[in-house]
Order: sequence, then structure tokens, then C-alpha cells
Amino acid sequence: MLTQAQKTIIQATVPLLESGGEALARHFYALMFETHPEVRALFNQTHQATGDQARALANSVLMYARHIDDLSPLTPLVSRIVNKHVALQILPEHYPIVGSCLLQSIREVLGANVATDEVLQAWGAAYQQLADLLIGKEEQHYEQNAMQPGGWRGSRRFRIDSIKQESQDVRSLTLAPTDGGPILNYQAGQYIGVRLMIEGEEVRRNYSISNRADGRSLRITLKHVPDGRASGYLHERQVGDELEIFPPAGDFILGEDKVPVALLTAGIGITPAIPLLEEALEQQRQVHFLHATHNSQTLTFGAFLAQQAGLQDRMTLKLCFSQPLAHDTPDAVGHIDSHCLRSWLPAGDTFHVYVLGPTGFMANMKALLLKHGVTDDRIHYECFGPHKTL
Ligand SMILES: NC(=O)C1=CN([C@@H]2O[C@H](COP(=O)(O)OP(=O)(O)OC[C@H]3O[C@@H](n4cnc5c(N)ncnc54)[C@H](OP(=O)(O)O)[C@@H]3O)[C@@H](O)[C@H]2O)C=CC1
Repeated sequence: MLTQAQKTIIQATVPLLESGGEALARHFYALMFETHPEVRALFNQTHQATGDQARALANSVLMYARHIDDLSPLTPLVSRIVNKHVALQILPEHYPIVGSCLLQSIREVLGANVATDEVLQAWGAAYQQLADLLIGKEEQHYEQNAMQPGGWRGSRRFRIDSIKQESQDVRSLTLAPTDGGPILNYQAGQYIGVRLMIEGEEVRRNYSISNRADGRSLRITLKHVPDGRASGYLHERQVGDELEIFPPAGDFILGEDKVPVALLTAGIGITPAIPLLEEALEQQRQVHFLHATHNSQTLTFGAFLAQQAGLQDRMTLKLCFSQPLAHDTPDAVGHIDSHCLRSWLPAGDTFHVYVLGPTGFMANMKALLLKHGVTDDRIHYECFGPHKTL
């Protein structure tokens, strides 16, 4: 348990974290990967290179320090972190490695005058409190996954049953367990973890599941990112190849109120929106599917969406192309703007909006939605990779 004196020390470090948190986080990752190369696989090295992971860690530590007296406002953030950890199979033994490197980094970056023994002890206790919380919640997920019919713990081997080119740089892989057993009933909007061995090095990634649970197979849909190690590797796989998969996780799911839904997506952010769309339609909800992409060549699931919109009275489909080809006839050209949202969103003020895509897109859409009067509690978004507050 943290003492009141330790909580006061943690709160006093907030200004330091506000100004120097990112430098601290960068130092921490460099130290950890140097002294514990075995944990490299748990972190996407592209997010390291862009600094996204360091920013996400700095922000999480800052939020934690700010709310050390009452952690309840952090419940959504903790849930996001726990789910990402579960899909990457973060285990209790990983926490002491992170804890010792974090304390060493605090000492080295802040210096002995600021990072006194008292300060380090307070942060050691605070870290342990957070680690215990996360380990407990993650174990609950692992247990729930393992107990369900068709569930499993750790990795399970899946075979690629089919491959489909969906658009210019995007293909879907349909995967079935090699043991022939069923697959648990995952929720629309969830993702899985994949463990790959690329040139002798372990790499782990999360990928959104792009189909609804059918008990037999699951589908992931991937964009080939230039220089993307895992996506490049997966795009070279053939039917019959096998992959190691961690059980589904994720809390980006439809709310239970059967209100109208707007799915506002861009680029490859469309992947989790497909099962969300199917679920919403099955629940007889009104769905407005608004999607931005470059043009018809990069449009993923275009035929499926058009077919659904043709079949379903309750579905509206609007496409915005930023770089249309000569023969393209989208509903709008450029970026989705205030005018598009005003005419494309459902009427009334009960609908919820689910935003998925590049971070800049999600930040823009959130700002426009707020301006349009959509309240914060009705706007949902999920970052692919480290969580960011928009
Ligand atoms: N949340 C999720 O589940 C997932 C999210 N992603 C995220 O999606 C990102 C990559 O998506 P990708 O397919 O390459 O996207 P694209 O670069 O293909 O962009 C898709 C569309 O969004 C437009 N756009 C980009 N930025 C903005 C902005 N700031 N405001 C308005 N419109 C914008 C683009 O216009 P323009 O032509 O001007 O670029 C384009 O029309 C990744 O970075 C990843 O983080 C990926 C997978 C799943």
C-alpha cells in the first residue's frame, strides 16, 4: 500500500513529468532494450522509432501520478492498456523488468538531487501498485478466454485457409486452428495477437479481426506498410502456412443501447468496422457508414459495403476520396469536413459515433463532431498501437 507521504511525493513529481516525461520514457526504453533484449518482441519497433510508444508511456505515467489519490477516472485507460497487453501476452514476469528499468531511468534522468531515495521508494511503491492492478486484470482476461468453449491460453497454431486481395495494398487472411477445434465467441471490434519469427527474431503484433465470430475461423485484413516488418512478412505468406495466434481482446465494441450508429473510418481503420457494421445491422440498428480513402483502388471492402447498403434499408453508405481517379464517383472529394458530417450523420442526438483510422483523421473528426454538437460520451475511437488521447 502507498502511504499518504508517498502519494504526496508522487503528486509533487507531476510538473517534472509534464516537462520531461517523454525524455524519461525514451531513456527508459533504450535502457530496457539494451539490458533486456528478450522484451523487444513485446514492443512494435516502428512505434519506438516514431516516438509514439514513449509519448504513450509518458502520458500514462503522468495520468497515473495525477490521479494517484483516486484511480477511478483512469478506468477506461486501464481497460485499453489491459486489452492491448492481453493480445500481446504480457505476463507477470515482464513487470519487474519494466519496474527496475523505470526506477533506474528516473534516477539517471532526474539526477540524485531530485530522485532521492525517498522519491525512488515512492515511485517503486506506486509502480508496484499499478503492476498488481494490471496483472490481476490481465489474469482475469486470460482465465476468461481459456474457460470459454473454443478458448485458449497463450498461443495457438492457426493455418491460413484462404487469402484475398481486398484492394491495392490490402489483403485478408482467413485463419483456422490446426487442431480442428472451435474458436471462442469473440466480440465485433476485437483484435488478436500474432507471434511471428522473422529472420530469427520474435515479433508480436495486434491485428483487428475483420469478420464476425462464426466458431470456425477468423479473418484479419492487413495493409502492406512500406518497411513494415510484420505486414511485409504476412503479405508474403501462402495458403497452408501456419501462424501462432494469441486469444482475442479489445474493448472497442458497440454500446448496449440500441441507438443509431455512425461508423466513421479512414483507410485500413475500416477493418474492425466491418464486424461492427454486421452486428449493428443484426441488432436492427440504423447505421451510417462514412469512409475516407484515397480512391477506388485503395477502397477496401467496397463491394461488400455497396451490397449491404443495397440490401439494408437501415444502412447509409457515404464515401469520400481524397485522390479520386478519373472514373471515380465518390459522394465527396477531399477530406471529410464539417459540411459532409452535417449531411451524413444520423438525425437526432442519440446516435453514437465510432471513429477509426490514422490518428490525424481521428483527431480531426473528433474536433468536427464536438463542433457539430455530438457530446464527448457519444464519440468512441481506438488507436492502433500505443493509446493517445485526442
Ligand atoms: N483503429 C484501428 O483499428 C486501425 C487504425 N489504423 C491506423 O490507420 C493508419 C493508416 O491508415 P491508412 O490506411 O494508411 O490511411 P491513409 O493514409 O490511406 O488515409 C486514409 C484516408 O484518410 C485521409 N486522412 C488522412 N489524414 C487525415 C486527416 N488528418 N484528416 C482527414 N482525413 C485524413 C487520407 O487523405 P490523404 O489523401 O490526404 O492522405 C485518406 O483519404 C495507421 O497509422 C494506423 O494507425 C490501422 C489499422 C486499424
